[in-house]
Amino acid sequence: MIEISHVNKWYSPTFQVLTDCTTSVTKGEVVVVCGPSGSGKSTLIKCVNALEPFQGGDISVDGTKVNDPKTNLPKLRSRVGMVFQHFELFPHLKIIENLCLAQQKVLGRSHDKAVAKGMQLLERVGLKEQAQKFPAQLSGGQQQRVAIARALAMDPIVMLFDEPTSALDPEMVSEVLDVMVDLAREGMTMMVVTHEMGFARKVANRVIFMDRGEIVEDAPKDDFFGKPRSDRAQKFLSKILSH
Ligand SMILES: Nc1ncnc2c1ncn2[C@@H]1O[C@H](COP(=O)(O)OP(=O)(O)OP(=O)(O)O)[C@@H](O)[C@H]1O
Repeated sequence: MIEISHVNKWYSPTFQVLTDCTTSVTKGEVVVVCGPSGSGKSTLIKCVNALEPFQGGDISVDGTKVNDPKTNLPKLRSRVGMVFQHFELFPHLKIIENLCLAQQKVLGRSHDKAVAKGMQLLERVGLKEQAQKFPAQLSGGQQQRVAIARALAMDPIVMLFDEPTSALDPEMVSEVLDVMVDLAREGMTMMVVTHEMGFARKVANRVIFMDRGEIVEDAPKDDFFGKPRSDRAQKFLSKILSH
């Protein structure tokens, strides 16, 4: 579903942020990407839907090459759901309007169909009663669940998550992770940048560990947690699990 092949990226001529990154995510797979701050995790995931350009290598999603100038990027992005750390909801739109906008503008759905789909998804994430409110009237955890529902409203073939719980107060983390766990168990293809190792243990198929722009480990979950092969991954894991 996602093929990342020998990707190299520089933010400036002297700063290479990604070095020869190669991995893939098959249909229905849940891959967790972890690693120290600044290791390039967000950059890598943003390259997948071309939010960041890269200078070497190839990425394709469901057979469509992301870095081909002929690729229709809006169309590709409409199939790749992305959830960010800071929700990125439109503050001046009601929750249901946040869910309908792209459905109508990008997919051409009628208002009624978009609202029906939006309400169905709000119900799924436990927020049906909040449909007529504005984002600022919701807690961080609720806003993030809306952001997930908004991405799902586009019927994505894959979902990318960039540290979806790291801006949340601790008591709100589990309500967002629960939605993500359900999604994973329903078979959604997911690439998730997170430090939530409980989530990784529960639903990941594989764990990728990045350090200094390189993919240092790419292992089935049980191998990763059972016997990390590199000192760097071992050190990271010990640190994160001790928190
Ligand atoms: N637009 C940018 N221009 C220049 N440097 C950038 C840009 N975005 C990120 N960087 C740098 O690239 C490196 C990797 O950043 P990135 O956000 O991908 O790392 P990360 O592993 O996701 O980190 P974190 O866990 O802290 O979010 C960092 O050193 C960061 O400061």
